[in-house]
Amino acid sequence: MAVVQTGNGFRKTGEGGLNVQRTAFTEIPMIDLAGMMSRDAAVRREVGEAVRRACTEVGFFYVCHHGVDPQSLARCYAVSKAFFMLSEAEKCEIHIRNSENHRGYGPLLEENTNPDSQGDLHEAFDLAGDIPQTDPDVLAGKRLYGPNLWPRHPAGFRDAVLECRSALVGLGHTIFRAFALALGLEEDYFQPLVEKPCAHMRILRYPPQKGVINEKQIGIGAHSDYECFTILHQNGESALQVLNAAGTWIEAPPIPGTFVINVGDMMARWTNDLFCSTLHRVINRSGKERYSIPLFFGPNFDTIISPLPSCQDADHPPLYPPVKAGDYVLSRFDETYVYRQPTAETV
Ligand SMILES: O=C(O)CCC(=O)C(=O)O
Ligand SMILES: [Fe+2]
Repeated sequence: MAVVQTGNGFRKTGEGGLNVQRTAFTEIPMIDLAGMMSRDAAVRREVGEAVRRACTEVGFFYVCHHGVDPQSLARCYAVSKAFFMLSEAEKCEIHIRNSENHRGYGPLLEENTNPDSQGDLHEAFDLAGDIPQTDPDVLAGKRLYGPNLWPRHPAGFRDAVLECRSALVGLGHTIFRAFALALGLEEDYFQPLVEKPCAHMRILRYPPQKGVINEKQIGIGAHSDYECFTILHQNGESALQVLNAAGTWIEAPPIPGTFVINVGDMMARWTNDLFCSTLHRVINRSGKERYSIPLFFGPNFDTIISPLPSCQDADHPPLYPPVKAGDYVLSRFDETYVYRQPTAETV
């Protein structure tokens, strides 16, 4: 067992709520989501049971038969590669610091996911639902909602990226249904809480790392994700590693036709640590550039996240005070991104 730092504080890797045991897994489980489309509630509950095991013991799982069209991912990667090949000056026209709601381009090393590190070796394009400035939630200053920043090139970028995002959001709704079943709740328990989800997507490009690797500067430093769960597509190269309960890094290679799903810190809080937000990191030793697309799925901005009644009992009182979902994510962005740090003049 190792002691690790997550966004929810320090934690022993083998410890869970309600007597669950985190395991020294050596492989990430695979869950077939076809059962979620079944008309038979017992078949859907079986999927929920598998999800419960994966989320309590590992915090990560693959899904297959998820219904996302591979063509929509392929189109998104094609325009993204063309975007990242633009000059730095052109990409920086939509630098994320120009956005009031965390959208746009983030250059290499302008993020530091692990506070002990010296910057992450990837560049990124961040987007979420394209919500106009006139929307009441945007006007009310809920700064996870708002418009995206779009580059001038390449042609077709916006349509391909938005199409891919809406396919991933659709999958996210299925996963929330499976989570409800996993937690012994009504299958549509989360539905009203995710009608206007804060579902933030990134397109990441990792340059290869050669020679002796400085552990403090890797693709993404060891971290746990912020939202309820992440849907991750990896294109080609194996570089993602996941920390098991024994403190060993386990590879999570891309498997064609699948996504990796992992529990985020918000879901760990919501489930009173029954579900585990497992640490992971990226080191791209493949010798080639690597692309991935994560979608971080959080609920409606105003949702109050406080441990669910089904995840506490007399021996397991609530571990976390209530937080507003949107405020929680914004506070985690503040810790991670260079552009959100106070400048010398303002401190
Ligand atoms: O690129 C990957 O494989 C993982 C990315 C990741 O962990 C993140 O963006 O939080
Ligand atoms: Fe992550």
